[in-house]
Amino acid sequence: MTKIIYTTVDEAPQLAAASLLPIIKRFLSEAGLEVETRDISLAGRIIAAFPDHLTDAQRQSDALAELGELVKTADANVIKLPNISASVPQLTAAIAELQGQGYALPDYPEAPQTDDEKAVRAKYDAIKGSAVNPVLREGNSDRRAPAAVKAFAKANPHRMGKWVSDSKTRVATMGEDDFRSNEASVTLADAATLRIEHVAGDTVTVMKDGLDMPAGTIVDSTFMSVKALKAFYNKTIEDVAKEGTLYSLHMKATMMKVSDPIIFGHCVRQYLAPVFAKHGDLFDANGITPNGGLGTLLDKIADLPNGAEIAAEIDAVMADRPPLYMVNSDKGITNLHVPSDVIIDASMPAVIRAGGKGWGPDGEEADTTCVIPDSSYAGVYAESIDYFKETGALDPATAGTVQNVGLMAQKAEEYGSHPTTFEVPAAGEMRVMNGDTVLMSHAVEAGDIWRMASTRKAPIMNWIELAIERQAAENCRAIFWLDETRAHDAELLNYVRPALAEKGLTDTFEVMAPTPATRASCEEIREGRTTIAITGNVLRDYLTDLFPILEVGTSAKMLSVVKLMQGGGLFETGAGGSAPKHVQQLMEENHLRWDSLGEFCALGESLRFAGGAKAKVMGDAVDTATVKLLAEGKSPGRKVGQDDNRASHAHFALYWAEALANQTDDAELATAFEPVAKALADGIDAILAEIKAGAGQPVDLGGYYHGDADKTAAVMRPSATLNAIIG
Ligand SMILES: NC(=O)C1=CN([C@@H]2O[C@H](COP(=O)(O)OP(=O)(O)OC[C@H]3O[C@@H](n4cnc5c(N)ncnc54)[C@H](OP(=O)(O)O)[C@@H]3O)[C@@H](O)[C@H]2O)C=CC1
Ligand SMILES: O=C(O)CCC(=O)C(=O)O
Ligand SMILES: [Mg+2]
Repeated sequence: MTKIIYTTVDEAPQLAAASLLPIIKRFLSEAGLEVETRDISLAGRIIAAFPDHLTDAQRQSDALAELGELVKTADANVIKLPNISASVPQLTAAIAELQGQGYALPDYPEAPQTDDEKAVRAKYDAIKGSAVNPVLREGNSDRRAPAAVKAFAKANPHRMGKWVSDSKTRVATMGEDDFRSNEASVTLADAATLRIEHVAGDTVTVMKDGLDMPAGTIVDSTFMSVKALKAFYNKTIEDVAKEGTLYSLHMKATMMKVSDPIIFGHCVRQYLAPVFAKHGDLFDANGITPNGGLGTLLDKIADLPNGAEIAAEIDAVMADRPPLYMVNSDKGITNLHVPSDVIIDASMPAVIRAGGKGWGPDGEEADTTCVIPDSSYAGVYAESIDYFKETGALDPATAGTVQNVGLMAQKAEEYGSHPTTFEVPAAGEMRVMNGDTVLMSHAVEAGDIWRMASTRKAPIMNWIELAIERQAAENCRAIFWLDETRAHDAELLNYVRPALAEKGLTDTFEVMAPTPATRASCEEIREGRTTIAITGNVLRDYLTDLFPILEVGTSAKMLSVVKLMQGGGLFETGAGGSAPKHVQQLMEENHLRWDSLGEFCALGESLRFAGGAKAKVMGDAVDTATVKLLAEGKSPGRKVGQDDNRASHAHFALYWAEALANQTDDAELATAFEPVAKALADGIDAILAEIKAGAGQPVDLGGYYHGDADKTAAVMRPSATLNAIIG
């Protein structure tokens, strides 16, 4: 029987855990099962990186490194909650909060000069962005809506915006001089140690060396032309002004932590082009960059002697530009304020679910032009939008479902590329070398964004097998979303086709480029059918928000299993993130609308995976409880005054205890849970009243990134009745 590890994370899922985990621990103790926590929160990772700056009492071990080893063993049984992938503004805010709590951490060096500063910066950069998931994901991804969730969504369809055929909403993408169009790809026949070089005239600079690749690895390299990017932004700004839509930029600055903040920064720069033309040198001299977003830019400008004047010029330019899609129009937070505020996997589905609408500066809904610079995957959103314009919104009461099998293990594809991504220092050539042989090379200009990505053979073969297994289980249409005209995909297909042929399954699977696959999948679910999208890593991420958000309203209710390649299990909770908006609501009015359904799904799976008869009984009872929770409508409501996350946990505890008391597979457990079930049933009204007593009041958690455990427990466990039963 394996021990279950429950991760300590950030924001809403961590607040939910403060309420749910004590219940889980209490219940599992009856079955002799252990649950341990490991802190992979942003604050925890910062603390672990700087032991020398901290007191003994403050120090924390590097739990991420420990888990990174654990997931390479058959013993791993990890329940992984979503964590913050920090943009620079979030990272600096977390550091400041910890410093305020007495942690003598170094500041984040914006422009490191000394060796010391460079070392500090390197440590912080390793914490930044998506630094957790790629380490833990030693397996491929199986994400789908559980049958009970689908059935519930059909019976209780969520609200969908209306799509009209003359909607002006569209996707704008480069289509040339971008990552998609410049891609080169090779499959290594033998193991190799690769080197990345920049060549300018006679000068060869080694950008990265010692990149060990096993035989069979697919290696890609590509770049985005900064000149083309700027021209593209200028054109979109002009077009959007004519179209009368909102301007919205959709990036993944968290997961693509090197390339996408730069691409984001160029958008801020072009949007404010007259300001940068006038003050660019001053900004450079003061280390002011737009890559952390307009918010940070404005803060830094405020510190300049002529700050007020420049701020007024920025306002004037913005008034002259097409209106921006807003993150929070009440607070004046625009799309360009913080690179991690608008994250494409969640933001594009939200626009599509709303019938192609975003929020404008006036607080009103409007059509929006969705700017997605690189064209590799933009077609998925463009095609979805076209499809819904033609056919009207999807009806969640009758829609089928698109499941996903995603290639993800061992930092596959673009999502593993940040250590090998560079902003090109000078015009010349970027090349990938294998000894003296040039594997791939690109002519580049200064500022171009060049990257290398790799995908190992073992994960690819494992992914194909997982696809075969899932298709056999569902017996439905299954499509490999691969584009034979794209360099990387063509190499992947050299693995996929023979593997399918060898098993006589060539006709069981289809291969389609992402754009037609999007249409085919939309048509399938429109007819109420199930289909499986077998995709690379980026589309795994995008599609497991897109389809769930359209079909069941949210990706929070997804079953999200990572079958680790060495035999262990990683159970992710849902397919979404850490919902910062939910924390804000809790702090302002003591209502947490986070839905822990993803945690319930993961817990059931993890328990069955743990092995042993008792664990199976516990896990099956979790599923029974989850189905009942949905059927009884006990999921959290969005508004203060409704039952919230804590109330849903109380119901979950009640139904879990009932399921355990009523099952007949394990008499001992039934006996143990009978009084618990009775106490919860008798106490539920009091429990709900105790939880609701604090509704509407602001609460103090003692911190945002590094809250106080006691204060958080007081907020998240307000029911004395429930606490007495849980112990
Ligand atoms: N696996 C991981 O570790 C992941 C981490 N992230 C990280 O999370 C942060 C926020 O990312 P963002 O793109 O804003 O996406 P989120 O998924 O956190 O939020 C988008 C919206 O989805 C809804 N939502 C998400 N989860 C739930 C839930 N359990 N219950 C109810 N509603 C939910 C909320 O909608 P509403 O406001 O309408 O209630 C929320 O505002 C970033 O730091 C990002 O990097 C993101 C994805 C995965
Ligand atoms: O790791 C991250 O930053 C986000 C991951 C994500 O969005 C996903 O797995 O769906
Ligand atoms: Mg995602």
